[in-house]
Amino acid sequence: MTAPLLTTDDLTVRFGGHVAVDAVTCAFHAGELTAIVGPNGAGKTTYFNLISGQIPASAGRVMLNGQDISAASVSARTKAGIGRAFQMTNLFPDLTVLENVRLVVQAKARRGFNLWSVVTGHTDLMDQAEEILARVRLLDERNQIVSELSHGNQRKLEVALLIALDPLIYMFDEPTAGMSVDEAPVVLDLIADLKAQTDRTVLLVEHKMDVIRTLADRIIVLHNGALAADGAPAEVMASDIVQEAYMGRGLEGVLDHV
Ligand SMILES: Nc1ncnc2c1ncn2[C@@H]1O[C@H](COP(=O)(O)OP(=O)(O)OP(=O)(O)O)[C@@H](O)[C@H]1O
Repeated sequence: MTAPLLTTDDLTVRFGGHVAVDAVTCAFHAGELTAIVGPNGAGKTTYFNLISGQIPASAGRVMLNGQDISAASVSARTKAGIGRAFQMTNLFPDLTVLENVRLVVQAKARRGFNLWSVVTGHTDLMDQAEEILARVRLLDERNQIVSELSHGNQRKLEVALLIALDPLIYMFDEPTAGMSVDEAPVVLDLIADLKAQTDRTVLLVEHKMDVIRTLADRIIVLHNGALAADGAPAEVMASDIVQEAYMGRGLEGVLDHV
């Protein structure tokens, strides 16, 4: 098997006496979508925060492409290839949809990453931004001010910005939360496209069973901050440890059947 893109080695964080993420060792490979599941308070978001650098680890390491990034800032990790879905707080709410995407496209191009080796000027950046908006079906909204977008369109914009960033690791935290049944499939199709890029990996914190069934190649289960199970979806759903961890309810008992 090829070397993993991302690994966490004994990754741990304590808040006072509470161990929120407990020695999680896990490797994530290219071309794979891993769903991270577990009951409320299991440590999923905190695990994401440790990977993206929002909070420092108490112990353990985060390795990206063989490099130890444990001490790197959020922005250094982003530059290195960790792409966490933008939250509304990361956007420019008073700018248009197109301007927001163009800013990320521009930042990426200026950094000299491998994405667009020849960037000849402003028109190219606009074309790239419009192409991304077409992919997420936001082209008609390109001149809307971001703060005025519907919730579903804001979530699509978050995906657009991540596509513009073109990271090695795509991290999504409940990407269809609050979306209508009409809007969610657009985002799910986009995520399926992203995982088809065989040199990237996708991590998805998710509660919805149907989303996990549609997208996941692998499931890891966190329970009280520790890794309780890791494997193919069918295997994890049926595993004794998961059945026991959820007191006989099984994984399906703690996830949403949406
Ligand atoms: N900054 C913090 N300070 C203290 N405790 C925290 C902090 N962040 C998280 N926790 C605690 O760590 C545990 C894990 O929380 P986390 O939000 O990661 O769980 P989760 O699995 O993402 O839950 P949910 O599904 O509800 O989002 C919880 O007990 C939470 O209260």
